[in-house]
Amino acid sequence: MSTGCPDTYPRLIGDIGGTHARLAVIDSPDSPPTRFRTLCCDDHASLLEAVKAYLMLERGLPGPRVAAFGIANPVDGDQVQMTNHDWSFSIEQLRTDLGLERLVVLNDFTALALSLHRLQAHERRQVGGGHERAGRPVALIGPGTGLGVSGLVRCGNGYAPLEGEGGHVTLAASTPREAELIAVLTARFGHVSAERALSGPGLIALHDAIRQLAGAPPLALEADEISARAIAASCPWCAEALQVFCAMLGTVAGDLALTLGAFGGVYIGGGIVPKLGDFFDRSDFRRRFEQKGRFSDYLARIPCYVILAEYPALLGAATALDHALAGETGS
Ligand SMILES: Nc1ncnc2c1ncn2[C@@H]1O[C@H](COP(=O)(O)OP(=O)(O)OP(=O)(O)O)[C@@H](O)[C@H]1O
Repeated sequence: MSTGCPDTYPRLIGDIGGTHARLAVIDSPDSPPTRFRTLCCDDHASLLEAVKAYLMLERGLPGPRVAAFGIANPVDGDQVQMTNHDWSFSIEQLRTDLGLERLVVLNDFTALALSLHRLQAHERRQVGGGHERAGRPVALIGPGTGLGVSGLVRCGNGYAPLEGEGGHVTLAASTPREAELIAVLTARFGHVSAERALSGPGLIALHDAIRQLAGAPPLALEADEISARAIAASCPWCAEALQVFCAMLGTVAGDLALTLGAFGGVYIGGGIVPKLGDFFDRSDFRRRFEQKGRFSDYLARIPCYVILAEYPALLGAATALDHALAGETGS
């Protein structure tokens, strides 16, 4: 639910990823977001065209006055270039082209972090043990088209979201088999960031590497086909790819939890893990999360949650807009 000056409505909010652009509108103060739509980025030449298409589809919608978009890239200055898509734009030009009085653009996982304390009990599922401690830092990680990372740290009476690019940290092996797979990825990519394995394209790259090491011919499968075959136990290479994916995510999430001291919990979002269901819960994720030698007991106390809400980053974008407008009016 959003609040604020009535003459800033309707408000447009967006979560712009490398594959999907999710958009919605808040019609008035105190009303929740409505008119949710998910567009495929590849169907549109630019973010401007995608937003125009959304507004066309939502015929009868009064033109939005202000907007906030979380987007999958670092945001630093006026010029935006997506990391895993070819869309690029000037924030000021986009604001003018859409006839907006105000446009806030922030990293998509910074926006998602802003939603975490607004999730309801049924919108998250705990995986493994640990207990949430109020007021302590919160970590966020999410494989999708890329690997988003953020967190929340206490700031005055509230929390500040982190704006980093933690998906691009160097991926480390925890087993000899992972070292073999990372060597294949190194030959292909040079630097193997966590995102090179922990994303939709990363799952495909792991599957390719496993087949290559087995001497099997290449087989082009989409990431969702790999996970479907793994869950159905119908393909050993797909099963290993998804198992390695979950275990490596545990390693990287554990590193993030250690770095932040994330006793407020580690949240897992993005478009992949929430679709894995039981497979994820039964995977090596949590065991690997805690497997940090002398700090295993420390990590065992930190809870991990899979985010189940359908459009959580949109709530975060709405919160960012509230904050930006409140800053302007001094309220
Ligand atoms: N069931 C699934 N199993 C594995 N991968 C999947 C599944 N469903 C979708 N994906 C992959 O997830 C990615 C899309 O995720 P998501 O919807 O989070 O994208 P996005 O928000 O556009 O991306 P990002 O914010 O990471 O740039 C694609 O690479 C897709 O192949």
